[in-house]
Parts: sequence; C-alpha cells; structure tokens
Amino acid sequence: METAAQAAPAAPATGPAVIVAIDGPSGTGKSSTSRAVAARLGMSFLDTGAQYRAMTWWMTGNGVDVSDPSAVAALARKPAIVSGTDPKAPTITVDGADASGPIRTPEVTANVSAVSAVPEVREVITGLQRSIAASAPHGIVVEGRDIGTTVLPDADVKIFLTASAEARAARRSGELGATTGAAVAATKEALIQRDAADSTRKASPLAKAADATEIDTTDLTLAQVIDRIVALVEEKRAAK
Ligand SMILES: Nc1ncnc2c1ncn2[C@@H]1O[C@H](COP(=O)(O)OP(=O)(O)O)[C@@H](O)[C@H]1O
Ligand SMILES: Nc1ccn([C@@H]2O[C@H](COP(=O)(O)OP(=O)(O)O)[C@@H](O)[C@H]2O)c(=O)n1
Repeated sequence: METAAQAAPAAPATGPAVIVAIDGPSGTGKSSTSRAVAARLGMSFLDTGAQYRAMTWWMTGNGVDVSDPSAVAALARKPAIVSGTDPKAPTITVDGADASGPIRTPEVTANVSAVSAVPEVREVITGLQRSIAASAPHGIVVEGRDIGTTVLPDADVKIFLTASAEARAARRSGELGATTGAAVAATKEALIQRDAADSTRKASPLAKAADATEIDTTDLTLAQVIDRIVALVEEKRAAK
C-alpha cells in the first residue's frame, strides 16, 4: 500500500531523476519557489521546515519543556511524522492527524529553533528526509537549512537563496497580515533572531554548501527565481 510519505506527483517525468537541494534563511522564497519548480518539472517536493515544525507541535502539545534539550531528545522518536510530497498539494500528519494548520502558529514558530537544535531530533528527521528523497521516482526538490550541506550532500543541484532582511520581513508581514510599521519591525526582529539561532547552533546549522549556487532574490520576482532554478535543473538533466 502506498503511504502519504511515498505519494508522488502525478505529472510525468520529463528527464532523469534529479535531486535538488534549496537552502536559505526565512522568507527568501524557498517553499514557494521549490513547490513551483517541482510542479513544473513533475518532481516531488519536501518542505523540511514543516517536519521540524511538526515535531515542535507534538512536543508542545504533549507538555514537553522545549527549553530542556534532554527532555526533547528523550521523546524525539515518539511522533510519527508523515509528509505527502505532491507539490500541488503537500501534506503533513503527526500520528495520523493533519498538522498543516497547527504547525504555522506563532507558538510553534517561536519554539521551533530550540527543538530543531537538538541532535536527536535532527537524526530522526534527517533519516526521514533521506528515505523520502531516495524513494522519489521522478526526483525531488527538498528545501530547508542544511539540505545541501548535511542531508543530501550529493544532490545534483544545490541552491542557496538569500534576500535582504527588509525584503524578507516585508514578505512575511504580508503573509501574516501585519500592516503597521511596528508590526513589520517586530516580524523583522523575530526573523533575524530565528536565523541567528539556526545559523549558530552546533548541530547542522543553516549554511551555504561550498558548491551551491547563490541567488539573491531581493530584487527578483518569484517567477524570475523559479525560471532560473528550472533552467539549472534542466541543464543538469540534459547532462545526466
Ligand atoms: N522573489 C520573491 N519576490 C516577492 N515575494 C516573494 C518572492 N519569493 C517568495 N515570495 C513571497 O514571500 C513569502 C515567503 O516565501 P516562502 O517561500 O514561504 O519563503 P521561505 O520558505 O524561504 O521562508 C511568500 O508569501 C512568497 O509568496
Ligand atoms: N532543514 C531544516 C529546515 C528547517 N529547520 C528549522 O525549522 C524552522 C522552521 O523552518 P521553516 O522552513 O518552516 O521556516 P520559515 O518558512 O518560517 O522560514 C527553522 O527556523 C529551523 O529552526 C531546520 O533546522 N532545518
């Protein structure tokens, strides 16, 4: 029986299966770009941040003190986190329950960096990510923070997205409905703090792989970023 973790997009493959790793800080466009690239090329898509958010939601929902790494580590293998990888309709469940809404709450966002810094959490989730990537029949676009450096160091295409803190805060504020100057400033501050925590943790920090192509999306439209990455993937497919 096919599980949600194995469900592949229906679109036909148009070339050899390639693995694409897209990393970068918050609000650089990883999720929207990755989904669109995968949909256009008939590939699977995996949002690894959603997996860390799902782990965090389970921890807070089960009364675990997320500021205590040993408490988080002890329970890291408990939740069953399953990702559906169709870019047109990605899903995430925890112990069979739909987690797609609850993982986006401010509470989860505020706690996710602490949970994702725990090595045992990373070990469990990295294992899930590698098995999902290995079983994607038409290749996969995997987006996160450490995909090109740690999870899939042999990826065929590695991209590192960047953008100014101002642009990223404006994008996030748009999503959250923050319109006042103070709300945008608070969003920017929270985003900078989360990036700092993600970049300075010991276990597999947010980092650009030495062989990744960096794309600064500050002054590019979403469509332009998608086109650039599609071109890089098609080039790689043609050479395979
Ligand atoms: N190049 C871009 N220009 C303008 N807005 C963008 C661009 N890329 C993404 N966005 C928007 O910014 C927001 C955050 O993008 P998202 O893909 O969630 O970023 P990330 O996954 O890196 O956190 C979304 O509302 C998205 O539509
Ligand atoms: N490969 C990854 C992906 C996400 N994460 C963690 O998960 C959090 C949420 O990731 P996300 O991609 O949903 O974040 P945003 O889309 O809100 O920027 C990050 O802030 C990291 O703490 C990680 O540690 N490693």
